[in-house]
Amino acid sequence: MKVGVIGAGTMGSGIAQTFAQCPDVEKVYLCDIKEEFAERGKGKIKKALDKRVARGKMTQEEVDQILGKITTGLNTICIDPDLIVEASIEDMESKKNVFRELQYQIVRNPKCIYATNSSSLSITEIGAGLPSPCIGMHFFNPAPAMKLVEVIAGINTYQKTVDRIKKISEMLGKTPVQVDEAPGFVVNRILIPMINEAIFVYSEGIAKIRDIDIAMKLGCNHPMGPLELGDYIGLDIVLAILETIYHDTGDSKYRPAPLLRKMVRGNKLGVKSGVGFYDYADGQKVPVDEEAVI
Ligand SMILES: NC(=O)c1ccc[n+]([C@@H]2O[C@H](COP(=O)([O-])OP(=O)(O)OC[C@H]3O[C@@H](n4cnc5c(N)ncnc54)[C@H](O)[C@@H]3O)[C@@H](O)[C@H]2O)c1
Repeated sequence: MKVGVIGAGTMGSGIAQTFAQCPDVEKVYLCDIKEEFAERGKGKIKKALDKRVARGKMTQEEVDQILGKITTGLNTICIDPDLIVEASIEDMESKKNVFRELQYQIVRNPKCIYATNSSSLSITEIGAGLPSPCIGMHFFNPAPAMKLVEVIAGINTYQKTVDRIKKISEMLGKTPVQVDEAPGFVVNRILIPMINEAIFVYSEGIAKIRDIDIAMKLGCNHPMGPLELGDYIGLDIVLAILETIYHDTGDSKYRPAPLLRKMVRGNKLGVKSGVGFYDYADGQKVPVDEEAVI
């Protein structure tokens, strides 16, 4: 099976790694808007796999074989995949354009399945006008480690496509959960408002960053606190998902915290920009409302 992954960022590189590690996958096209972005995505995969070799969990031969399956480049290299997983930015027009352009170049495989890793957008709208309706194949971060795949059917998605994506998810060692299209699907409909609420709690001065995270870790047995998780997901992604849920439902309970908007405008996006609720300078992780201990 050949797979095209569109977007080589946080999710795209993890998804490409997940497919390349699967013995049933022969080739992965990892694509981005610039060749160096795609190469950087493959570089991240190499770094992750090198760590596994260092820990004795993988051999160098296995790593070479996995990396050998991944070809990087612009979206135009992706001409004969059996499956496309789009993992570019969380923007409706951008995603529609990606698929619109891809449909004309994937002439060698008319049976290609069009899937999107969107966190919240309408699958039906993304796929409108494509040769076959789109499906949501929603991986979680980090994709190689997280077991869940939400399989999201738009109103026109064929049942056979749903069944095939569930099978492919199992082939990757994941557990698929079938979901009908709705803003935020299941996980983000529940998780993202919780992160937003934590930002309100912080901005209302109710507790400090570290204490909010400790409270949710120890009080609810969550492995990560909501503010550190927001930083890890990317606060721009958190805001984009909230905007979609808020806009599509019209329900004020989903309104984004003003502080979240302000942080995104100021490029304080979390881990990926080096600062969010925590400061990641010099490999540390210090809440921004505390002084670093030197
Ligand atoms: N970050 C998460 O935790 C998470 C989890 C699940 C799903 N998602 C979803 O996955 C998608 C990607 O998120 P991310 O966190 O990897 O973002 P990211 O910003 O890390 O990466 C996006 C990549 O897409 C590239 N890109 C932009 N336009 C493109 C185009 N037209 N063609 C090809 N590549 C293009 C960018 O250059 C960038 O490298 C989004 O839809 C997001 O909502 C994110």
